[in-house]
Amino acid sequence: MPETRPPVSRYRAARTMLSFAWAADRRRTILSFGLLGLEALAGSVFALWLKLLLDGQLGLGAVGMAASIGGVAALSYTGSRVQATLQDRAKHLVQLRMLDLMGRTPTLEIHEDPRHLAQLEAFRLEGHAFANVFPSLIQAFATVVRIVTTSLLLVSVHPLLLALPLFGAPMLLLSPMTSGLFYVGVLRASVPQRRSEHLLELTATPGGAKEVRLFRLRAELLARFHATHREIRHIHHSMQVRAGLIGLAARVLFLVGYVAAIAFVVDRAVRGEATVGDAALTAVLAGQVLGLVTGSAEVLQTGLKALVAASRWVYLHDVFTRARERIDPRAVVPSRLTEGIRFEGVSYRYPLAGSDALHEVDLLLPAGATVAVVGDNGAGKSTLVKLLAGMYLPTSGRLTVDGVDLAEVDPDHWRLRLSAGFQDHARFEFVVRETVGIGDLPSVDDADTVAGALGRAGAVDLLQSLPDGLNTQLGTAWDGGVDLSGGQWQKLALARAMMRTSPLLLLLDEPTAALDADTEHQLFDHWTAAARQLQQSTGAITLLVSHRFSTVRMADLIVVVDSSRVVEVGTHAELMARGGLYAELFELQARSYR
Ligand SMILES: Nc1ncnc2c1ncn2[C@@H]1O[C@H](COP(=O)(O)OP(=O)(O)OP(=O)(O)O)[C@@H](O)[C@H]1O
Repeated sequence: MPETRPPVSRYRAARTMLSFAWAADRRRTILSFGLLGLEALAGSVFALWLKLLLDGQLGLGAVGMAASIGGVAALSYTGSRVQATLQDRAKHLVQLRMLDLMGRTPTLEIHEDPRHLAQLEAFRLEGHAFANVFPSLIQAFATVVRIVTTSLLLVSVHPLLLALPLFGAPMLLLSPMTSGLFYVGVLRASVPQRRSEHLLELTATPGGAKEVRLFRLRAELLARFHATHREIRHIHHSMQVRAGLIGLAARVLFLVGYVAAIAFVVDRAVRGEATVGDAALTAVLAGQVLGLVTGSAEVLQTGLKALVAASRWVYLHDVFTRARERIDPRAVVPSRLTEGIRFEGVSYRYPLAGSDALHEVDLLLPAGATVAVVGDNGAGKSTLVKLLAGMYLPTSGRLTVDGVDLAEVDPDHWRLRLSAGFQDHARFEFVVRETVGIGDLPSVDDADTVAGALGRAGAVDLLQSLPDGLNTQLGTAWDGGVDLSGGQWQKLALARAMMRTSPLLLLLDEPTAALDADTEHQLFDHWTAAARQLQQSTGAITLLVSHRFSTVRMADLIVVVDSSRVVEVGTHAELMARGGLYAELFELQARSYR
């Protein structure tokens, strides 16, 4: 199951865990160690002052006790404040590193492989365990200090009393088993848990909320939600009962040792071999041993959780490293295209899929061409576009740019040379200037460039209709923010793709699907003209995926994809003359408009 601990060595996980925690805040980490050590020391000798008081050494006992109480209070207050800050810093670091790793991972593999996704999701939920590594290590250190001082004091009463901690050992040894049961519970409940989140999401998102009302699904969703939660509760309850029974048995065993230790010292006191102070000291220390054992079990469990989180991190990091392994610093994309982009026997299969999404594609996209890709839903068009954008590496075969293997080119460098607009674009809820300008970060503050990109995306009217023009905040969740229609959002995404004025490759994967056919036609007409101008200088290629044949027919080259294969390639005239799939699809669409 993907949610279990990923297969990475514990040594690497432990090293990662420590380096993460150490990097969060070194100064406070050292300070915490010191404060907790002192606090543990001050707390442990408390029983000694009590014994001195009971044995008649009133002065020393009273001063010592006052110092212990005052010391523990001051140290624990300061220590907890330092630790709270330390935890905040560690959480921040975890989020920062995660954002950085996700952003730097060159392909979409992490986001689309269910095995990676499960680890990513679990890390997102459990990553905070990292934040507890140092506090719990510090706690472990303080526990060791307490164990040493408590043991010394027990020996001072009678060496046999050292057997008392042994009665607590099962409690400690069984704690990984009880936390293991907790993990099994989480694992079993993860499916209904995801279902309940999906149900909530359905009612919370605008699209879902609309259909819930339209189809009167409220009662049905509520019933499913209740049933799901009953299932989750049942799973957790049965695990809790089992863990509870194990914990209870271990505690009963300790209780036996506790009663025996006190009976032993009371008996010695009755016989005059020990003082009343010794009996009181033993009672207090025996209580402390219980606290120490349960404290150690908690520390152990926190450590194990952090180790699992660290294993997930190492796993994800390995995915990232593997994705960059093929990069060859000598493989550089030329500044202008002369031959073009070539698919050489390229196949791509999605992780865990049973068949190829693209199968053995041989194709040349000539330098300077405008290319249209057509085909039925699910044929493989978007996969082809994402391979060109370097979002996936071919499962077999090569994609070359003027002879340079794209798999060896640093994706960051390749992406500087391309621009793209997608149908499933992101909705960046920034001010309009930024939402569009981030298509070319160095120009994000250049209002003229942004306005130019909006012009090339046919979005001048949209800009004029916005209350604050380029400074309009987008998204109603923000103060003064406005929402846009689906088509308007798409125009902004398109404008983002237009920010780079001379990319080597402009990829447009149905970026105009939400716009009317006329607008799409005009835009493509305009881009084709612009591409022809660039043809001489950079040999740039413009590739458009579209279902509208009125637009497609304008392209220099049309690529027809059917059931994962490229089945026809040519100009509109050539493909019509051939009378194959393209001609058939074209006729079908033309007939429906007549
Ligand atoms: N992330 C994914 N994981 C697994 N399979 C996928 C994934 N994305 C697409 N597929 C599958 O790959 C095949 C090709 O999908 P692709 O999105 O390339 O088709 P398309 O031609 O762009 O379709 P459409 O016109 O509907 O956008 C389909 O069978 C689809 O189910």
